[in-house]
Amino acid sequence: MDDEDWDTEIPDHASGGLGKGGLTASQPRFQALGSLPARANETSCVFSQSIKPDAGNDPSRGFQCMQDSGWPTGSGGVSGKQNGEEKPTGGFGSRRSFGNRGPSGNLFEERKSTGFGRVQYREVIAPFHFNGVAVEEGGDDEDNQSHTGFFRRGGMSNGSDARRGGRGPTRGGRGGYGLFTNNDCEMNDARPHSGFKREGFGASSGDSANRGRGGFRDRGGYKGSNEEVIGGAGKSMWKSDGDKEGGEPAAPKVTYIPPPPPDNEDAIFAHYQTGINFDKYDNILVEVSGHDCPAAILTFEEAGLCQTLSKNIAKAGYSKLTPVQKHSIPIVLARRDLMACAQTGSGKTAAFLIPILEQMMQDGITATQFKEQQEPECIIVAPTRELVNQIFLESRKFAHGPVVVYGGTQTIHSIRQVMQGCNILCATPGRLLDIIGRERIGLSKLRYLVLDEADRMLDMGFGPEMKRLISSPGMPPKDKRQTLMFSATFPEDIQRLAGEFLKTEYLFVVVGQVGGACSDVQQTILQVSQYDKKDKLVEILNSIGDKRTMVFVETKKKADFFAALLCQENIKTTSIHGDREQREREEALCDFRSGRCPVLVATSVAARGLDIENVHHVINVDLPSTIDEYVHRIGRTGRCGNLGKAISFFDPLADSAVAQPLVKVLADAQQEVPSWLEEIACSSCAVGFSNPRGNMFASVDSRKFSQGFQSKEHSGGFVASNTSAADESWD
Ligand SMILES: Nc1ncnc2c1ncn2[C@@H]1O[C@H](COP(=O)(O)OP(=O)(O)OP(=O)(O)O)[C@@H](O)[C@H]1O
Repeated sequence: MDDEDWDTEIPDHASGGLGKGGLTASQPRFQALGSLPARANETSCVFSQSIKPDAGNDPSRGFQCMQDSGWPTGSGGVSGKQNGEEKPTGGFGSRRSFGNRGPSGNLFEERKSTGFGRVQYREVIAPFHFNGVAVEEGGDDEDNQSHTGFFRRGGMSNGSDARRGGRGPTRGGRGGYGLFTNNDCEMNDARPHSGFKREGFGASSGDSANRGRGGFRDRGGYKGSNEEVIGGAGKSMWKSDGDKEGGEPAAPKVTYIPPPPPDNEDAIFAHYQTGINFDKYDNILVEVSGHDCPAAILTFEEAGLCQTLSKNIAKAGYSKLTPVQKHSIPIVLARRDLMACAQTGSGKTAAFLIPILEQMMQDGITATQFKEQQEPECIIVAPTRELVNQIFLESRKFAHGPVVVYGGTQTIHSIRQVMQGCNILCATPGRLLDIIGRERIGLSKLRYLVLDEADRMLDMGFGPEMKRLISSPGMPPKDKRQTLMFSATFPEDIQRLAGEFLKTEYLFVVVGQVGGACSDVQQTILQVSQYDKKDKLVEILNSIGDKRTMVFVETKKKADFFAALLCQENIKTTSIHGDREQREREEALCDFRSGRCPVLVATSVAARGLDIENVHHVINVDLPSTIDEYVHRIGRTGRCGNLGKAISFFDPLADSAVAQPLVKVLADAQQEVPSWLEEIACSSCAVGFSNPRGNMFASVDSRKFSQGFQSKEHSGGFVASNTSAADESWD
C-alpha cells in the first residue's frame, strides 16, 4: 500500500475546468521566466521551460541545467523569501509559485489564493464540540492564527516565552492519556475527527512568539486525505473512503498546497559541512558484483560531467566523491542497472541524480511542452512525502524544473505542477499512480526509474504499488529502461524481489556491509522498562540541552503523548507522524530544522532518508521491530562524516526479538555491546526467538547465494517486514 490519497478529490469533471480539456479555462497565467539563464554553451542540456502557445505570457516550468549566472530571482507576485521573512504577496509567483495566497508565510491554500483562477472553495465544516464548547473552524489563514493557538488558558507555554498559540506538535485528538484534560483549549481545525475523543492534550512547541498557528489539531485516525490507517504494523495500510468501517465520517478533502520551493540561490544551494570523518569514507570496503563493471572514478572531474553540472556540484559544496558516488556514477553513466547499498548519510541521492542529469543532458533531452499529459524521462519514487520533497530539492541544485508530487496535498495542484512540463518527477507511489491513472503522466518516454529506499519500496508496504507501476500501460520493459535502486539496507529477500524490476545483469554495489549502521554514530543501549521510559527520556533531554534530537517512538499515539509530555517539561518539542496533516508535518520539520523546536518526536515515518543538519542525537524510546528500521533511524544523525549519538531504550519484555540483530549491528559498527544484551540475545537465540530480519543481512550480493534468484517462488509475493506493534510507520 502507499502513503497516498487515492481520493477522487477532484474528478475531471469537477475540477474547475482543470479536467482534461478544461485546462485553458482556469489555467494560471504563469510568470515569464525572463531571468532564466540563456543557454550559451550547453544547449544540449536545456530541458527548457515549455510554453503553452495559447496561454499568453504563460511560460511554464523549465528544465535546465542551472547556469551559474543564476536562478531566476522571481518576478511577479511573490516578493521573495518564504519562511516568514518576506511573505508572498499573492499573485503568481516566480516560475511556479502560482496560487500563492496572501501573507501567510508558507501556507498556500488555494481557497485563499490570489492567483490561479482564484478558486475560493472553502471547506464547509460544521463546528465540533470540544470540552462542551462548540468550536468553529477557524481556517488556516493568518487572520485566525492569533487566536487559534492551543493552551490559551492554563495551557503550556514553553519556557519563558509567552507562546500563546504556538504551533504545536500534537493535535490533541485521541485522548486517553489523561493529560491536561482541564485545559481549555481552542483549536483552529475543527474538521470532523475520526472517532477519537479529544481529551485535549497537546503541547506548545516553543514556536516564536507570534506564529500562533494552532498546532492542536483534531482529526486523529486518518491521515489527511480520503483514506485511513487500517492496520499494518511496521507499515501503513490505507484504504479509500469507500472502505471505511464503522461509519466513520469521510475525511475532508485535501486542500493543502505546499509552498513553492525557494528560488534564491543561497537557499537552493544551502548545505551543511561535511564532518571530520568524511575523509574516512575512503577507507570503507566497497564490493561490486556483476559482470563488466565500469571502473570507479576517484574525482568529479573524472566523471567528465558537463561544465554547468560541474559548477552546480561545486556550488552544492561537493568537492570530493563519497564511495557510493565513486562507484555509482560511472555505472549509471554506462547505462547499467544498479542496486546500491551504502550507509546512511553517505550521499546516495547525488549518486543517482548526478549521472542521470548528465545523461539527460548528453542525450539532448529538451523541455516538454505544456501538455495535459506529460511523459517524463525520469521518475524517482520514495516512500515518504518529506523524502520525495527532499530529493526534489536536492535535484534543484543541479537542474531547473524537476517536479514533485506527493500525498497529503491537493491532487489538482500536483496535476498542475506536472502539466507545466515534467522531465524529472519525484513522487510518492500513491500520488504517482493516481496521476498516471488520470492519464496526466504517460510512461512511454521513461528512461530512468529510481527507487530510493528501495527495500522499503519493494516490501509488502509499497511492493504492490511498485508492481502496478512497472505494469502500467506504456511502462518500458526493464530492458528498455534503466532501473536504479538505493538504500542503506537490503535484506536478501528484498534483493530477490528486486530482480523483477532490474535487468538480469544489474550491478550491485555494497559500501561497507549491507544493512550496517553508520560508523559515525555512537550507539548506546540502555535497559529501560516501559514504565521508566518517560523519566529517562526527560532526564536525557535535559542533559542534552538545546541540541537537535530526534525521538522515535513506535506509534502515533505515543508520538502525541511524548510530544505533549516534553512540552509540559518545557522542552521545545514538535512531532511528525502519519496522523498529522501534511501542513503540520511540514511545519514540524521546518521548526525542527530551524531549531525553533530542537526536539522532534517521530514515528518511523521520519526514519528514512531525512537529511537534517546538526541532528546530534537520536533517541529510540521504543526500539523498532526490525533492525533495518533501527539502522535508518539512527542514521538521521552522524551524516556526511559528522558525528552523532544514538541512545536506545531496550525493554527486555518487549524487545527480545531484536536483541540478536542488534548485537550484530553494534558489533559490526565496533560499538560496545552490553553484556546483558548479549545474554538476552543468546537466550532468545537458544529458544529460537529471534527476529528473522536479523539474519537477513547480506554481506554481499544475494545472487551469490541464491540459485533460484528469479524463481517463481520469489516473484510473486512481497516480503513483510517483521511487524509487531506499530500502528503506523510509513506514510
Ligand atoms: N560528495 C559530497 N560532498 C559533500 N556532501 C555531500 C556529498 N554527497 C552528498 N552530500 C551531502 O551529504 C548529505 C547526505 O546525503 P544523502 O541524503 O544523499 O545521504 P543518503 O546516503 O541518501 O542517506 P540515507 O540513507 O539516510 O537516505 C546531504 O546533505 C548531501 O547534500
